[in-house]
Amino acid sequence: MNKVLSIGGSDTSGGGGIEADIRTFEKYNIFNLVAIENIVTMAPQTWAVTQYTEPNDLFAAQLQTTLAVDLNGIKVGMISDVDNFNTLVGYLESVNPSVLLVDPVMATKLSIDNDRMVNLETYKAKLLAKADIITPNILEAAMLTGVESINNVSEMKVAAEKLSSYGIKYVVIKSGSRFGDNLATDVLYDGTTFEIFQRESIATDYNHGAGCTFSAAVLANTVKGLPIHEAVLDAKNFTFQSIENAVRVNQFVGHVWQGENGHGATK
Ligand SMILES: Nc1ncnc2c1ncn2[C@@H]1O[C@H](COP(=O)(O)OP(=O)(O)O)[C@@H](O)[C@H]1O
Ligand SMILES: Cc1ncc(COP(=O)(O)O)c(C=O)c1O
Repeated sequence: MNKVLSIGGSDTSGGGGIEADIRTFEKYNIFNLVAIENIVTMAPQTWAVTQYTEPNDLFAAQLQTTLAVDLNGIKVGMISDVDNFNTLVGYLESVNPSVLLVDPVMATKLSIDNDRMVNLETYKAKLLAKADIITPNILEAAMLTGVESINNVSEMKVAAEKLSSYGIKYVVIKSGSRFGDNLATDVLYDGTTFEIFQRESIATDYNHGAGCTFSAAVLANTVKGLPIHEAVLDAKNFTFQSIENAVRVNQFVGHVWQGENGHGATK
């Protein structure tokens, strides 16, 4: 059975991060290990988010655990802390995974204050450049390429080219519903050719966890041997269905649902 490692944050409310990864990998029949770098919690009255970074020795011990397992791929999500980042980089250099997907989770649907994050240039040079696949949304792609904003498909393509020049094999940039044109557009660039994936944008705020679900599905498909085009297409459809099946968690938030028996909650 294929085994992957999911490294990132745990979302106590169950929507994004490691929790979305676990549900997604299970749907793809892939076994996953976890290394939790941070935990986010929410204030029950306001839903204000607090991020707790795992102590470095605990994070390192989780990564060490995985050295006893043959992994078919690694996914990296939200990393909150400089020391943990350096530990992660050392770990990736030592294991040299066959597929490394980095979802550069920096601009999420939650607002998280963080002044312990590694600076962007280091992030790009030491982590992003090692990735086989990256899956930023347009806000993250803008941050990573140093432009103010990305407003249309041609600007997505420019950003994808720039990110690809760091030596990344496959760049996937996601607009989600941010263009306000009723289309959710993803651009895939393989260093030579662009492919555009579009579906209608579902009118909902209940899409927390969509990005993690999408990137976990891309990794799952790649590990199973699908060519990148099919891996992305299937992941997009899987995520679309998970958004359609979203679960209302409370008055503040609704999360995507990867399981059967859709709930179909929208706000
Ligand atoms: N409202 C929506 N309707 C349809 N597809 C969506 C919607 N929001 C996001 N997606 C799709 O879900 C996937 C994850 O994108 P997105 O939510 O933008 O990522 P992130 O969580 O990193 O911001 C992409 O394939 C994107 O196009
Ligand atoms: C720990 C963690 N990682 C990643 C994410 C990103 O979630 P999304 O898939 O909505 O971008 C979140 C958002 O809730 C999170 O809490």
